[in-house]
Amino acid sequence: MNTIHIRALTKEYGAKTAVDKLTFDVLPGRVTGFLGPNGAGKSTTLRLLLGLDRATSGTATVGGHRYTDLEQPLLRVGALLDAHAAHGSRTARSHLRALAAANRIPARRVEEVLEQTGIAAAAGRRIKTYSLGMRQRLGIAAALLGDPGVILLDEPANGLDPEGIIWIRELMRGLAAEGRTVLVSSHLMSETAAFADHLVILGRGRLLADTPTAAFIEERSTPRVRLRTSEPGRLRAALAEAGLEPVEGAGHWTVEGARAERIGALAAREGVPVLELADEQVSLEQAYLDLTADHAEFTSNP
Ligand SMILES: Nc1ncnc2c1ncn2[C@@H]1O[C@H](COP(=O)(O)OP(=O)(O)OP(=O)(O)O)[C@@H](O)[C@H]1O
Repeated sequence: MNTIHIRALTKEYGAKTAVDKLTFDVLPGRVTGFLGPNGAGKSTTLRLLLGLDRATSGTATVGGHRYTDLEQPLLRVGALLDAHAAHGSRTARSHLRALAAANRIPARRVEEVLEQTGIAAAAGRRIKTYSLGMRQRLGIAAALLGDPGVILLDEPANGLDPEGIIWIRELMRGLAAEGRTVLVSSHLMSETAAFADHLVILGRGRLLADTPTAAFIEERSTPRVRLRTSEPGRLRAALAEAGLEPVEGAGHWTVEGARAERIGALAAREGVPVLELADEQVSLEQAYLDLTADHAEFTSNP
């Protein structure tokens, strides 16, 4: 009931195709990172899903229903699209109370989400005095107000300090662990790697990848091991016999073309002490850049 279905979704703005026959599902119980270069169509997809714009063709539904057909949409889908959407002359509390009243949400939820997002102490202040990070927290509070099963967040870490970034990461993981569907767009790759179980990646309005995060990184990593030993001479000889050539780096060695299991077994057989041994993977950022290199609408010349 909380699965998002995007089917052949297309949005044209005049001659520009912002979203091009997109098809994918977003499943409950995990955090899905929604990635793509600037202009790839992420915000457009979210806007179409929320009924803020009309699709040229195709459908975007939650639990089989269009957002605009949901009886109490805020109780089903919570979204943070634009942290500046709230009226600046209101206080955070009055903003959330108005939202709750309009959607038949009990007023006690206002205090709960103010606590949950860490802005309870500032709830009586006018929103125009809020920092960007506090506005983000308020936007997230509004998204959580109806205790929805589906949560859509567009760049939620925007403006958050390091402590806030850890908080939002834990919040999203917690929401997914409760069985909710969490779809989060971001340009911060190391952050996305830390919170997303699954990735949906767009390029120029088209689907480039729909994959578990670990598999995406694994598939783009060539086997490589990082190690440290107190007896480099003996280990080098043993590796050479196995046809492997370690390369010396700053305080460690790197061996291309092998995994930690093999090197560990080899070192154990030779009785060489190993002080550090780990498989090295490409970062999500590198894997993402490799995938999207040809699909960026705006690129700078090196
Ligand atoms: N209202 C509009 N009118 C005309 N073109 C639009 C409109 N909204 C979006 N576009 C175009 O559609 C494309 C997709 O934009 P969109 O904002 O969905 O991308 P995005 O992936 O969210 O990018 P970003 O990461 O920069 O937020 C872009 O080329 C954009 O210029």
